[in-house]
Amino acid sequence: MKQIRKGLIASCQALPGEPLFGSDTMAKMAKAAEAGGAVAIRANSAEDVRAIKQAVELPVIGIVKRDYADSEVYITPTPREVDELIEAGADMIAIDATQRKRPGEITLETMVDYMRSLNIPIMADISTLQEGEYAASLGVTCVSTTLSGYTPYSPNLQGPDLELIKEAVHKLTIPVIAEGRIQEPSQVEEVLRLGAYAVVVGSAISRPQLITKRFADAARKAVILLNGNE
Ligand SMILES: CC(=O)N[C@H](C=O)[C@@H](O)[C@H](O)[C@H](O)COP(=O)(O)O
Repeated sequence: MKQIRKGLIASCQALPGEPLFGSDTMAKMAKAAEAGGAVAIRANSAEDVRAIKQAVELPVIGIVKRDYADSEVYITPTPREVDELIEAGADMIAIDATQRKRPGEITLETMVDYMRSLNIPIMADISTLQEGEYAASLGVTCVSTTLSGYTPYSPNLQGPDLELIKEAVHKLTIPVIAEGRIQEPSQVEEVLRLGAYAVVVGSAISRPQLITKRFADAARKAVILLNGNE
């Protein structure tokens, strides 16, 4: 935790079907993020974590996104994914810390107990303050606002959930990481000013198709405006 304090964590993820999918590419992306000053990397899948650990000196926060038929929870839903990430060398593991139903009989409580018994630091991905309070009471290491906007009962915002960050910083005694839809350096400054312990930026750094889209959309908008002025 000391290593990531007040720093930028680069989330380097590409799912199957995305142009940059593949561990070699994600390892290069992580190297670029390290060169740019990131203090840690957040990565998806044991393969990517392994490749990134070899490529950079930085701590790696691992997740496994996996769909199960009987659950909406897809970020590290079960102990199986925890085992894969530990084997791959993850320094911390992020899990869905909502109270939604997990696969089979697994609960958030059994996940946290299992991970604590293995002494692996836990980042609890939350979508509401109440989830943060509950996760903290179970003994997680930190919370991250990852899931705000991605559960049916959390607000759907364009940018980061500043309200959640502010409230969580105020109410919790464990570190609060700001994550989700942070697009601009000024937003990094803003969430740190609100008391975030560290900041995770993903798409704005490591999804070039989305980065390109912002610029291409701006070009299209400009053309429409200019034509209108003719
Ligand atoms: C909701 C969900 O599944 N979030 C994932 C969690 O790891 C990633 O797809 C995001 O890229 C990451 O949270 C960073 O957020 P943003 O890409 O907005 O900077």
